[in-house]
Amino acid sequence: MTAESIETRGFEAEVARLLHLMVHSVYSEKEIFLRELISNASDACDKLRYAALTEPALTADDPNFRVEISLAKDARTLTIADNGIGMSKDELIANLGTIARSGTSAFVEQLSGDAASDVSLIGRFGVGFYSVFMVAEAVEVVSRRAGSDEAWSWESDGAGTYRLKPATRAGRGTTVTLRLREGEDEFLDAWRLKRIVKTYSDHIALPVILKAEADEAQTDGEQKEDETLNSASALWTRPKSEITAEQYAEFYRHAGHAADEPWATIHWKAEGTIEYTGLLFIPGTRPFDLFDPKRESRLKLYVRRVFITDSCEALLPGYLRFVKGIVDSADLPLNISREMLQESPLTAKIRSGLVKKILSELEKRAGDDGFKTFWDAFGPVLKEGLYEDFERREQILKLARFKTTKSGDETVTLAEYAARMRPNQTALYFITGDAATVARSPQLEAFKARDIEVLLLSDPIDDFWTGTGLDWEGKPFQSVTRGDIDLSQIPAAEDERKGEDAPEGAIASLIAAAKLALGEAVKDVRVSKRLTDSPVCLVAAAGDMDMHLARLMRAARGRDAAPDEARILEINPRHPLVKALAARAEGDGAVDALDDAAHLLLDQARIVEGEAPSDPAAFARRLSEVMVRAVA
Ligand SMILES: Nc1ncnc2c1ncn2[C@@H]1O[C@H](COP(=O)(O)OP(=O)(O)OP(=O)(O)O)[C@@H](O)[C@H]1O
Repeated sequence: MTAESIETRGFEAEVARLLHLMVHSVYSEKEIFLRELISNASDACDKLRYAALTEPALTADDPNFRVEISLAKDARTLTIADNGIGMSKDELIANLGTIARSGTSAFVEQLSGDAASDVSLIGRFGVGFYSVFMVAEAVEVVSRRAGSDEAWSWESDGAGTYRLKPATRAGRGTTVTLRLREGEDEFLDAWRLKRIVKTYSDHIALPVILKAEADEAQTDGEQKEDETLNSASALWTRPKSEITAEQYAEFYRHAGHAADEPWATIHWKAEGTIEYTGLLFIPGTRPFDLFDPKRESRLKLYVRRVFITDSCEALLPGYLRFVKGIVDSADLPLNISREMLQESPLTAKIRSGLVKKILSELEKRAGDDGFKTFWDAFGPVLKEGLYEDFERREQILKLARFKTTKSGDETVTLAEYAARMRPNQTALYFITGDAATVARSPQLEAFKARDIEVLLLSDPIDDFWTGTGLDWEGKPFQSVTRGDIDLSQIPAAEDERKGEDAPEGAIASLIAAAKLALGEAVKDVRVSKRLTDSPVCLVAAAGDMDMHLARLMRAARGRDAAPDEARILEINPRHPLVKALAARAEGDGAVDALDDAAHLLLDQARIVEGEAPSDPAAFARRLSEVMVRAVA
């Protein structure tokens, strides 16, 4: 081979950072590199099996998929070979030189430079192929794409660059050869390898074979014959009673590209009008891409054990996209295209079966202590179903948990909330806003005074589903920051009368002066039934968009998404400031004298609401002037 035919390329910067961590890693479970390689080999075989459905020639010469592991102690190499789909030169560059997976980018984004905390991330994310550099000082990947005669070699020591050159390979597939570092001899021990494969890869549906050692001078303990190390049958086809929790968990990590433990495992066979097997998992922790705008589910679809796709959106609704696992259908035709799948009535039936099963599993576990773990991680996504899935919204509402003005750090169900409703309470009251501050909103004051519990909603989706007319046992949801609220039928729990109201006439004058001063900046100025302690607050008119939702929309899509609408300024006639201003409002020249005060009240209400003053410079000037007068 000429020197020209060797091409040296640099890793993408993010890969280089990742590799640096791998090379210097002190991660205790280094053996996971083998799981990653076998997992990749198995995925490559799945892909080819699918491609061969339409192009049988691709596998005709070698129809038995397998993964082979071999050792060469003298050379200190460990080799993992598969006869899967293989990679072309371009694919080698794209897959093993850049960060192709969003999971890996999220991992790299979290790297802090602190070795100890960075290493702990390996366990949380799983880093795929690049984990080989935890144990190998050099790695060579030789790959030949199915259907091609060309093979390519990719080679690197993990330090900044890799080399590509033409190679030869007897058939299709990929061979990964690791030259192990000093001190990593355990991975040259056949017994140790067998244990690792059993632990992590038993569920792999094709045989993982340890090859007999080629070494002439065999001694006891060495591999004398080829040996299949795993059960080599699809895990989901085995009886539940024969599958251990650990095997389920390993399968979850493989199929779900996950690194944690599943929170729930649901394995069942649907029989009747349609037949399929589901093995689904609810993850134990929230994945980094849960709120990815694509809202894709990566459920793997098999047809009679042949992998078809992991991107069939029609299989699960977006609000269940956190569910991982596989579905194996007995009824879908093998040669179905991915496009036809999306449209197929069978897919729709399977989807409805999956949704039913998942929700009923959640119902079963709703009383468990661990439900909080689930809800904290996935509640905000499941609630999207309240907005999207009319048929199931009541079922989902029963599962939902809420923080309230009385729940402290706990959460409550709506049944619990309803049981604590005050006499004559006709609606379920809620406020949406930022989790850290919403509980302090002035609009809640009258509710607190009357001991009325209010749901504190701080997930973005809450602003949407609450506007869909959903009710709870005939009682509507009502925003405390919108429209008129009449609490007069509900007795005050504590003495609401902290002092007397300002005289009605004076209040009327103040309101008239404020309206004049503020003009178009407000929709109305009126006496508040919401406030007990604060002087003012803003509320949205009955038909207008809730203020929090408007803010969210502007943050997400820019100012034009929700124009800065005028709001209603409510004033508290019992507040000392309001009383003093009301007294002033009756005197001569009140309108001019109250101009600054009216603007300051409005800006104050805006700030408490989480908005900026509409004219920050004018706000600062007025505030300074008022302070000068107070100090002078
Ligand atoms: N043995 C192989 N045969 C064919 N392609 C492979 C093989 N190993 C890796 N690849 C390709 O390289 C890509 C990157 O592999 P890597 O292990 O880093 O991530 P992954 O397998 O996509 O994700 P995960 O680590 O979550 O399993 C794979 O998606 C695949 O396209």
